[in-house]
Amino acid sequence: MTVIPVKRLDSAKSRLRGAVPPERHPELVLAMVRDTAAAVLSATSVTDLIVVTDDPVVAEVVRELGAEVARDPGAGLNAALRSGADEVAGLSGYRAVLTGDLPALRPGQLDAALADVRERSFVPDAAGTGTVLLAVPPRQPLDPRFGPHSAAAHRASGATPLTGDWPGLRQDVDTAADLAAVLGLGAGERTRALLSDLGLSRACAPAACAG
Ligand SMILES: Nc1nc2c(ncn2[C@@H]2O[C@H](COP(=O)(O)OP(=O)(O)OP(=O)(O)O)[C@@H](O)[C@H]2O)c(=O)[nH]1
Ligand SMILES: C=C(OP(=O)(O)O)C(=O)O
Repeated sequence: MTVIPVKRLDSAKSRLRGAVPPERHPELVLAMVRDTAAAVLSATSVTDLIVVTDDPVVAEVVRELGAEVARDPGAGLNAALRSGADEVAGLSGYRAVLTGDLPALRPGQLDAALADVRERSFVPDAAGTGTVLLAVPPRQPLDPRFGPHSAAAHRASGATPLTGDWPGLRQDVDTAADLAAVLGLGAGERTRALLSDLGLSRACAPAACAG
């Protein structure tokens, strides 16, 4: 079982604000969520996806893709993840949680990372400081430590870092510079279409992306 948490579109990805015109910001966040969810659902090793969100637009879009939607308990990211992975999915199987900002994710890279999970494990983000994926074997609570410096927090909590060659999985999008990086890697269909519509479809310097 796989879980993606998504904040309400009006408050999500605040550090990315300014990368596209303000009125298109929610659309960009939604496009990245859609590309992430579509790649997850295309992975051979993924049977089910739960999206934890209170946003009705996100809920509708991911349901259309085939995901289940779970209520956000409203107590922050780690509470949303515990709820999705330990309560809604339940402890009986393997569970993996991913952030919803991975528009360059390739299904094969997710399959390869999940194949390496033998114990509670995490995949650090491209910068090495954050986390893009945390996975646990059956009967183990998720015990998520997402947030600032979460790679160090997950390591300190006993989780094993998985550091394969999975550039699309590891490239989360927090800033305009990250958006340039996913364009370089090859963003998913929706993110690419939106950026193309804005004249930002080619890999560009962060300043050009932001401008
Ligand atoms: N359901 C849920 N998802 C969350 C919550 N906080 C963050 N997320 C999601 O968790 C993932 C990773 O979060 P961040 O990269 O910190 O995203 P963010 O909080 O939207 O970004 P900033 O505003 O720039 O800090 C994204 O998919 C977010 O939408 C929350 O309270 N509830
Ligand atoms: C919540 C996280 O995302 P970021 O730090 O990329 O915002 C995290 O890496 O734990």
